[in-house]
Amino acid sequence: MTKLSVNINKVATIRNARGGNTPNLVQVAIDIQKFGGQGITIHPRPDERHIRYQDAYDLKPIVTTEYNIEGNPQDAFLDLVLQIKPTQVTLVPDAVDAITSNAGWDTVKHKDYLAEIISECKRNGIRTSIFVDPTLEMIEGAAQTGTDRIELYTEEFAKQYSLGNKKAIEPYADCAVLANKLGLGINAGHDLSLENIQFFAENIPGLLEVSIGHALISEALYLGLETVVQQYLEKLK
Ligand SMILES: CC(=O)[C@@H](O)[C@H](O)COP(=O)(O)O
Ligand SMILES: NCC(=O)COP(=O)(O)O
Repeated sequence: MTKLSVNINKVATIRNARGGNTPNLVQVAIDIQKFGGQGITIHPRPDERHIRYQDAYDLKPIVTTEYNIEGNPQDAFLDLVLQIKPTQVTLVPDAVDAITSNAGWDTVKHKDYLAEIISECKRNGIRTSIFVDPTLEMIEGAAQTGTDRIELYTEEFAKQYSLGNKKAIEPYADCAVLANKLGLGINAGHDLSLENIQFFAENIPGLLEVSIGHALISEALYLGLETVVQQYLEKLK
């Protein structure tokens, strides 16, 4: 079975818009787990535009499922991860000014750099995953770094699937077959949604975990809208 880790960056985006504590990120994480979520993912970025470094500490004692922290392993991020010791760290090569993650690692070019960080995280008992584009060369390279898992970067799949191009799954399926052969665990994420998740999961052998945030929170808003509008009308009667 594939585990669902809910990325709560977008909850922090809404909270930060008013400077207060609504919605309460910690309570949301508690409730997501209560509702069956099998993991919590956060992706603190250097400008703290959504998740703040302090959030990562506040979440630590309440995440009783799997705690996945994603980010570019610059010094401040790595210090944070080594102090918190989440279940998993996912290394993502984001530029500081990136709107969102937009590429996987070049695991061949950065093999030594990644290997060093991965071995330090593993020494500290943290499972490692590296964000990769779906090419066989990058999967081969990932295996050389010593990482426990890869996270397949699924934006292109999601885009093509929404256009009706189901063949876009093929490079992901081929990479999964290779990753399984090389002993790498397989995670996936970026723009996965209620529309595309079942097809993706059914076609990726050995898919261990998906992390989903942007679509899931948007869908939750939409699916909850009718209930909340009705509740306001009830109070205004
Ligand atoms: C690695 C990945 O695909 C997600 O973590 C994504 O980067 C979410 O980050 P934002 O919420 O900042 O877009
Ligand atoms: N690792 C991907 C993730 O955590 C969520 O990405 P998205 O669903 O917000 O695109």
